[in-house]
Amino acid sequence: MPHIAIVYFSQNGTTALLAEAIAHGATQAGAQSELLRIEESQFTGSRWKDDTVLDRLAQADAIVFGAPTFMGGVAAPFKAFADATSQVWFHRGWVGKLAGGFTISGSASGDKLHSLAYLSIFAAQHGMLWANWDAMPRQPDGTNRFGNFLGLAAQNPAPPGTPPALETADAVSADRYGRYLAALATRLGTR
Ligand SMILES: Cc1cc2nc3c(=O)[nH]c(=O)nc-3n(C[C@H](O)[C@H](O)[C@H](O)COP(=O)(O)O)c2cc1C
Repeated sequence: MPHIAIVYFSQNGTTALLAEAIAHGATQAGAQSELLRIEESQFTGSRWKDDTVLDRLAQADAIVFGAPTFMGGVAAPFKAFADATSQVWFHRGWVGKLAGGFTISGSASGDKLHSLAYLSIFAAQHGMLWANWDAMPRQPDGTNRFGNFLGLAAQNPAPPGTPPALETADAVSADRYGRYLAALATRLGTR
């Protein structure tokens, strides 16, 4: 059974809902899923550090990266986490692990492709195997409704202050993305 770790930042909760839906799909497809949220308590000033999270990621067969799109890129706390993995990079700790990524934005575009592109480059720097998504767009259930093949992209059109919620199509997409990653991880085999 592959171990899929989902490491993500969420300020207002919608990225967290995507992470949970991905984990649900992956678990349903036979993976062991683990959610690792980037939290304020893991920061000293602007620096992120949590060796427990890095230990968990070292154990994973696949890592899924998630962050909301803020100002046209991944939210700063996720970038702080990414920067803090430079020692893992130096020792090539994640080479060969499967990688995927997801983001959400307020606008339909929201420039979130830039966030997915960053997440794939981050995985490339680590020598990971980036999972492009094979889901066809415009499916009846709304799967991959924005037609992003680099990863999972969702939209939260709700105004600030609204309780976190996912559009049904995005919840379905996230579940299916989790199932897809679990199938790929199973095909690649456990470490
Ligand atoms: C500081 C900030 C910057 C944002 N920048 C963008 C943006 O560039 N494009 C966009 O479409 N939405 C933008 N948004 C909207 C968020 O991406 C959206 O509300 C998202 O659902 C937040 O995720 P979260 O609930 O996990 O925190 C921004 C929101 C905040 C708070």
